[in-house]
Formats: sequence, structure tokens, C-alpha cells
Amino acid sequence: MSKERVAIIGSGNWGSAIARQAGKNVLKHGNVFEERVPIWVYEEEFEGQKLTEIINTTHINKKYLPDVELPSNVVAVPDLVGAVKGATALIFVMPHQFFPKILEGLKGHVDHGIKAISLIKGVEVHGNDIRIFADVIESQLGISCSALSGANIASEVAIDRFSETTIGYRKKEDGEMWKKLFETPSFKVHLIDDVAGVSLCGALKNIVAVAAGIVDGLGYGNNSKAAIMRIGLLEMKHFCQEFFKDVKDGTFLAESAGVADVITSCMGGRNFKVASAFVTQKKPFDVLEQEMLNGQKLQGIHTAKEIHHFLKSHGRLGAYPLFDKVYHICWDGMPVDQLTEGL
Ligand SMILES: NC(=O)C1=CN([C@@H]2O[C@H](COP(=O)(O)OP(=O)(O)OC[C@H]3O[C@@H](n4cnc5c(N)ncnc54)[C@H](O)[C@@H]3O)[C@@H](O)[C@H]2O)C=CC1
Ligand SMILES: O=C(CO)COP(=O)(O)O
Repeated sequence: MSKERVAIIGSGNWGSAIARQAGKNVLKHGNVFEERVPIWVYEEEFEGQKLTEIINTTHINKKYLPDVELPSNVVAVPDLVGAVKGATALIFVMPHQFFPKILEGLKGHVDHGIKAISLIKGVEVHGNDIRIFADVIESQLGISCSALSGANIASEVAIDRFSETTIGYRKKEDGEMWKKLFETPSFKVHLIDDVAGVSLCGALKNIVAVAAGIVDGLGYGNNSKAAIMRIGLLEMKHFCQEFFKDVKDGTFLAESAGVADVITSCMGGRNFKVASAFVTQKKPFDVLEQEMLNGQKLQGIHTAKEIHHFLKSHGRLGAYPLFDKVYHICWDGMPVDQLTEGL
């Protein structure tokens, strides 16, 4: 059997951390995977040098994951089509706002019948239609797509702090292949047959994390934060089961992608931190994103807007008061202390 040729599309904070996992595991499972792992890098200058050159000479993504060495078989490629040429196992890991343009660039350049996995935490909304990225990838590129999501703050995974993640697979054998590529003794992968549940949890928890950041910024303490997590998890579950069939109950309560990701994101994720600063520093989100994240991107405020438009088009805003409040606070000038009113 010919070996899988892995390519990674996206090289931010999580993209780089996961490249480290994959780069090591292709060497460990040399009977399954080709050694070279190209990673597409959105080219930019960092400290006067091209980021791809920095990565390929120092084996460190100094902008997005400083201080962590990547295996030397992970090779930065600035050309998207060149990065995926010949690949049989594609990893999608970019901030969701950049996905549509990248997808356009890939059309006609990936072979049918290959496999993909989406690590993107977000959804695509057009009017009253919502889709997870695994479905968009499948329908637009004609390839089978799994999803990986979990309580996975990238900087912790990148230094081998014990973590778990969940892979939702379409075909069990695909799930097993992805598990081989990502799992290490400190990064445990659990496989489930729920691509939609895994993907939606990853997207929706980012709205909940913004809410947790707001109560943190307000100085409300741990009871309030726990209440936000509980209410948020219930809205996530309700939303998934209302708009997606076959999402499994267990994904919310028994999986890293569900409750565990809500907890970690509401304690220390970027959405949480920036939302807390939004309250204490009273600056707009885009300014804080630039000041605090050094090029990394927020997902939660955009997902809040997308979900708001989707729910509005279905006349269902009233059923999701937490999601709705986060939208109004982020985009509509609602005072932050109104977050918990009426919850
Ligand atoms: N960072 C984390 O701890 C985790 C992130 N995720 C998810 O993984 C996905 C990717 O996140 P990160 O790798 O952390 O990205 P990031 O937040 O570090 O974003 C920076 C990336 O965006 C790219 N970029 C900037 N402008 C661009 C443009 N105009 N076009 C295309 N790309 C552009 C940069 O080159 C860089 O690769 C997101 O959906 C995120 O929610 C999931 C688990 C953990
Ligand atoms: O998804 C994450 C942890 O699982 C990271 O969340 P943030 O994007 O809020 O940092």
C-alpha cells in the first residue's frame, strides 16, 4: 500500500502546534506516512525576514509559536497549490474567516478520493443556511473530511502538557489514520462517529468563552463563570440538536470537544482573555486583538455574529439568550453588565 502524504494548510498558533505532533508521528509511523510534511504558510515578513525562511532555517515559527521547535521534516511552503501537490491527507487549520479564500485557491488542485480533517473552530453561514467546514470541504473538493476538536490550548499541547482531543470520523479507518498522525503519550485522541457534533462544539464554545471573559472583566467571580459555562453548554447542545440531525448527546458531556473545551476556553483561551480586556480596557475588539495577540485571530466574536444572523433568519433568537447577548455586546453597543440579565 502506498504511504499517506500529509500536508497542513495553516501555520498559526494551533497549526504550528499540530505540525509538531504530525511531524513527529510520521517519523514514528514510517510504514504509514511519508516523511516530509509540507505546511502552507501565509507569507509575511517577521523581523525583516520571510516567515517561511525563518521556519525552514530555525525550525521555529517565531511569530505564531515562538520557543517551540518543529521537527525538521515539517517544511514551510508559501505557495498553497505547491503545498498540497500530491497530498493524500490534508489538514485544514486556519482561522475560519480566511477559509473561503483558501478553499477557492484549492479548487481543481486536490485529487478526488483523498482524505481531509478540519481543525477549524467555526461555521459557515449564508442567510438561513449553516454548514460545518467538514461538509463544505467535502462538497466543494469532493473529499471525505473528518473533524478534530478538543480542550487544546495550543501553547500547552506544544510543550506536551497532558491533553485530550476528539476526532469525529466519517469512516472508522480514516479516524484510525488521523489518530496515528496526532496522538502522543501526552495528547490522547478519542474517536467518535459524530463529525457535526465535534465541529459545532468547537465553533460554539468560542461564543461561550467570550461571555466568560465578559463576566471575568466585570469581576463577577467563579460562580458567575460556572453559570455561563453551564448555560453556554446547554445552548450549544440545544442549537446542535435543533439544526443538525444525528448529533450525539455524549459529544457534549463525555468528550474533550464538549464540556472540556468549554472549561479550558472559559478559563484561559484567547477569546476569554480579549473579552475580559474589552470590559476592563474599554477598547474595541479589533484594537485589542492587534495589541494582545500578535497576529493571532479571534474566532468567537465572528461566530457570535454569524450565529446571530442564522438564528434571526429562523426566528429563533429568543431560544438562545446567551448567544444573543454576546452578539449585542460585541457588535451592537449593548452595555456589558446586561450580559446576565434575563438568563
Ligand atoms: N490557538 C489555539 O489554541 C487553538 C486554535 N484552534 C482553532 O484552529 C484554527 C486556527 O487557529 P490558529 O492556528 O491558532 O491561528 P491563529 O489565531 O494563530 O491565526 C494566525 C494565522 O492566520 C494567518 N493569516 C493571517 N492573515 C491571513 C490572511 N489574510 N489569509 C490567510 N491566512 C492569514 C496567519 O498566517 C497565521 O497562520 C482556528 O479555527 C482556531 O479556533 C483550535 C484549538 C486550539
Ligand atoms: O480552542 C481553543 C482551546 O481548545 C483555543 O481557544 P481560543 O481561540 O479562545 O484561544
